[in-house]
Amino acid sequence: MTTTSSYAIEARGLVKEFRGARGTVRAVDGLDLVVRPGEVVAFLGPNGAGKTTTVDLVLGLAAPTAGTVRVLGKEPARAIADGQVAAVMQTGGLLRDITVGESVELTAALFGRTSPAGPFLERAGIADLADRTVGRCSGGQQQRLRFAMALVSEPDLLLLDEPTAGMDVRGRRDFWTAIRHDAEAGRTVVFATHYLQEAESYADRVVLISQGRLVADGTVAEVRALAGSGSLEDVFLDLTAEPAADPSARTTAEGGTR
Ligand SMILES: Nc1ncnc2c1ncn2[C@@H]1O[C@H](COP(=O)(O)OP(=O)(O)OP(=O)(O)O)[C@@H](O)[C@H]1O
Repeated sequence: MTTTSSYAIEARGLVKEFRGARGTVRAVDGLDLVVRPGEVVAFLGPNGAGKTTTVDLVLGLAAPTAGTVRVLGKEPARAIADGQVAAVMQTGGLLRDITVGESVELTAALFGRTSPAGPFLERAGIADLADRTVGRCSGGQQQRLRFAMALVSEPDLLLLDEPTAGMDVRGRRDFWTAIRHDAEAGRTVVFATHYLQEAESYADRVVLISQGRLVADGTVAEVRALAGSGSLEDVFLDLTAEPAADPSARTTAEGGTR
């Protein structure tokens, strides 16, 4: 690690509001979250819980309304510019008219490197697609390409927003094998997912949010225990009972308080 911070992510009192004609939506509502280097953390929550917004704040793609977020001890934008953080998002980030191999080489060039694409495509399980135009790749193949591109800077922290959406069964298995391999080598991985089974199988720790707030945090076993002998799904349904997808639940009049 090239930082003196003991945290990969340190969010304190994080708030993000979106102001619109109908009032203010508080997407992230006072989140305190610390992720230590080497952890593999599943970030769970129902639709509209604030997962993507939190990931955007950690990536410096949005500025917090209140609170702070540090990544590897730095401002998010600094950590990204230094190549220490990479992300696999659900959409975007690809150029449709170049090949899969060129996409990886272009990413390397952005970091001032001339790395061959092969090893990264290999790790993402798409070495055979190197010469295919991105626009002709399936959704799952494009997702694997995003993963390959995220590996180029050999980041200390990898943020994954529903990384296996659209991947087939083998794709998922290969993807998680690659992620676990990297995690064992010390990489920190935070992934948002709706697949609770992926959290149970691959995460060291589960963070559950609902309506922008943290409602459970611990190992899979600890979080499961919150529902007695229940499953992670039982805990999820218990603790996220309110309809988070209803924005009125978190909407106040402009400038108002909850
Ligand atoms: N740019 C925006 N402007 C206004 N509201 C927004 C904006 N981005 C997100 N929101 C709202 O913030 C809340 C949290 O959204 P977010 O996308 O972070 O949830 P999520 O947990 O990632 O959901 P999903 O699982 O459906 O992807 C939602 O109510 C959403 O409608």
